[in-house]
Amino acid sequence: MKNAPIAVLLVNLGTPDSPKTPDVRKYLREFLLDGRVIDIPAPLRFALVNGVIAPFRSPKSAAEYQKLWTDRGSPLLYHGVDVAEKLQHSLDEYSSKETDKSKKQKYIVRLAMRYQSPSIPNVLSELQAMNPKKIIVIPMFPQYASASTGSVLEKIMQLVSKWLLIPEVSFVDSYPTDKKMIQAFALQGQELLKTHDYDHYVFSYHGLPQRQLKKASSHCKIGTCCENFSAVNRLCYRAQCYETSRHLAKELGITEKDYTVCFQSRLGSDPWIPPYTDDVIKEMYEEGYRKLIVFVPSFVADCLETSVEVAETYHEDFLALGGERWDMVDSLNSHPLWIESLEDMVLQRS
Ligand SMILES: C=CC1=C(C)c2cc3[nH]c(cc4nc(cc5[nH]c(cc1n2)c(C)c5CCC(=O)O)C(CCC(=O)O)=C4C)c(C)c3C=C
Ligand SMILES: [Fe+2]
Repeated sequence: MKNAPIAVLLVNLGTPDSPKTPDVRKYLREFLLDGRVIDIPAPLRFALVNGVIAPFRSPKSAAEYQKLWTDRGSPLLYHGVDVAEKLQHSLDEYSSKETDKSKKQKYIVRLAMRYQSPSIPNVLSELQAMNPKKIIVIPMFPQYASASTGSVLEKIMQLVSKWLLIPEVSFVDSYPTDKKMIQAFALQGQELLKTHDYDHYVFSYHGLPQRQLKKASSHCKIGTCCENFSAVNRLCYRAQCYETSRHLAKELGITEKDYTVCFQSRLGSDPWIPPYTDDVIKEMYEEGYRKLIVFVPSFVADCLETSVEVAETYHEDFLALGGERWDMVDSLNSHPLWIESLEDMVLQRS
């Protein structure tokens, strides 16, 4: 019998099909109507998204998407396409080294998005038709959150559970301290670190409503409990972000006093996890820091939240206060070590 393939499904959040307001509205509606993203009772969520967020935020977000749109579309999408192609190539090369034909393993790598396209249902149908012996799902989120990873895994479980022939499915829940990924983030900063002197490092992560962490664990105090990373808080988003930071700091050769962790992208008036990046910018300035280097370790690809929010908006805010440098380090995009890190995740599960 010919060896059945192993399917590798990389899943990121998703992005609009175009930077035009109707497409951004369609994207925001699909995304924000997900009960894991805005985790309030459904009627309230519908009213909030359809009555307030979609009508008012779509034109504003569309203008921001227009700034980063390229011939290849949205960066979140084209970086994902590049990563999938490069991972396919690495796995093909790995397989080609196997001389025993009966042990040669074929891999099929595909990219899907949780919202909009390429959609999880379409990509999963394509994989189903190839009759894989296993599906390895890797969400493109190093740190676990119910709103991101949880939503991706739930969607895939829902769809695959309806199949008549269900193959083995292996889910990666998170990889906040993956060695090669951490090294890749640090290496992305080397160019800037070689050319400029900085007086402090900022690690800015995507934020989350505090409520989502409290709901997920009775242990969570949204505070010093993140200082220790253990079996109790191993899937806590904030604790994972602090653990990523400790590993990244070690890789960069800096100490605890050299960096500050913060959380960006707040939406709405409910409390999100502290400290907020926009508050930290002011505190940094008041503490006398003028030259900041900023890493964005919850994003594996550059996107609206990095290229516009961090590299433009926060940059302008810091300079307006009198700061001299606010330099964002590119995300992993298709860095060779990131591809190796993904390849390791696949081979460990094959
Ligand atoms: C309640 C709102 C939101 C939660 C919770 C949330 C969690 C969350 N998001 C990401 C990753 C990304 N988010 C991106 C964009 C984005 N996020 C929100 C809101 C919440 N995110 C909005 C409204 C938007 C759209 C843009 C805007 O209008 O500001 C992106 C970028 C997408 C792109 O097209 O470039 C990413 C990536 C994670 C990892 C996460 C949970 C930790
Ligand atoms: Fe988000």
